[in-house]
Amino acid sequence: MIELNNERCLIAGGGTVAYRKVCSMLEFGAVVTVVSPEFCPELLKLAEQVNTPDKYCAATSDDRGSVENFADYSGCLTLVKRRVQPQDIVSAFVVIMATDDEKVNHEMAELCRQQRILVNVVDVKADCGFYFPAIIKDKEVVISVSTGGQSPVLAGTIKRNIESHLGRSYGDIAERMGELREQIKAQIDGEEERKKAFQQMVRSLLDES
Ligand SMILES: C[C@@]1(CC(=O)O)c2cc3[nH]c(cc4nc(cc5[nH]c(cc(n2)[C@H]1CCC(=O)O)[C@@](C)(CC(=O)O)[C@@H]5CCC(=O)O)C(CC(=O)O)=C4CCC(=O)O)c(CCC(=O)O)c3CC(=O)O
Ligand SMILES: NC(=O)C1=CN([C@@H]2O[C@H](COP(=O)(O)OP(=O)(O)OC[C@H]3O[C@@H](n4cnc5c(N)ncnc54)[C@H](O)[C@@H]3O)[C@@H](O)[C@H]2O)C=CC1
Repeated sequence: MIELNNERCLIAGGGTVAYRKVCSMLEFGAVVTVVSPEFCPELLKLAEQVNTPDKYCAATSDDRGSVENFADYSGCLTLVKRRVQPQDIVSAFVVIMATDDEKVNHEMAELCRQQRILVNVVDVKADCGFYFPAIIKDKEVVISVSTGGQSPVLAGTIKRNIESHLGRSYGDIAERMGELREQIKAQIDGEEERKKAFQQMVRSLLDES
């Protein structure tokens, strides 16, 4: 798992595929900027929801120049209405190319690779430095399914299969274990003993839930 909290993510393209990637990145706390001449209704609606008045960070804009100067807002979404430019990748931690223009996607991916920026290209598996898995997220518990790019539909199907069998909130249990973990580490010496205590706690939390 890569820590994405507060990391800058640039997404080029404003269609439904970009929208899906935006949702994933926001869920993991990234600071997301989407650059595209057009945005699908889902993205426009999401930008309105995310950028509430007390957590205001951005509006849509026609002319914002390079995105490198944007303030660092946690989990916020900025929509920039124009074509993507090479300088947009400056200071990005991760770049997702989700336009419907293969050439632009490929050229920007090449630039990212040269600058050692992590890149995902939605229309060409071979250009990806990483793939998006199908994700189940419950608080800090994350289950991710990948088929190594062979079949996204299979990844989604496996995810829904697992989801239908989960039946309880592992997120709550992890949260409780996280609270107890420090206490136990301070109280019990010896790795084996600690491990046994953790196993017992997990069992009883699972029984309670
Ligand atoms: C390599 C990867 C790169 C990446 O996107 O990270 C990639 C690549 C490509 N996808 C394509 C098509 C589709 N992708 C989906 C759906 C999803 N795609 C996702 C991930 C990935 N897709 C990565 C590999 C993941 C793995 O390891 O399996 C998921 C899991 C996660 C997410 O998107 O967040 C999400 C399911 C989430 C869920 O259900 O929960 C659907 C179905 C739909 O839209 O409903 C279709 C249409 C059906 C089809 O074509 O199969 C095409 C052809 C484009 C074209 O034809 O031009 C390429 C390009 C290529 O294969 O080279
Ligand atoms: N990886 C995946 O999960 C999937 C990938 N795809 C592929 O993803 C790509 C995008 O799909 P959709 O979102 O459905 O397409 P779309 O046509 O709805 O959206 C494309 C977006 O790119 C924008 N765009 C075009 N040129 C641009 C530029 N130079 N700079 C910035 N933005 C630009 C357009 O304004 C539009 O908002 C397609 O190539 C499709 O084949 C399709 C399905 C799933």
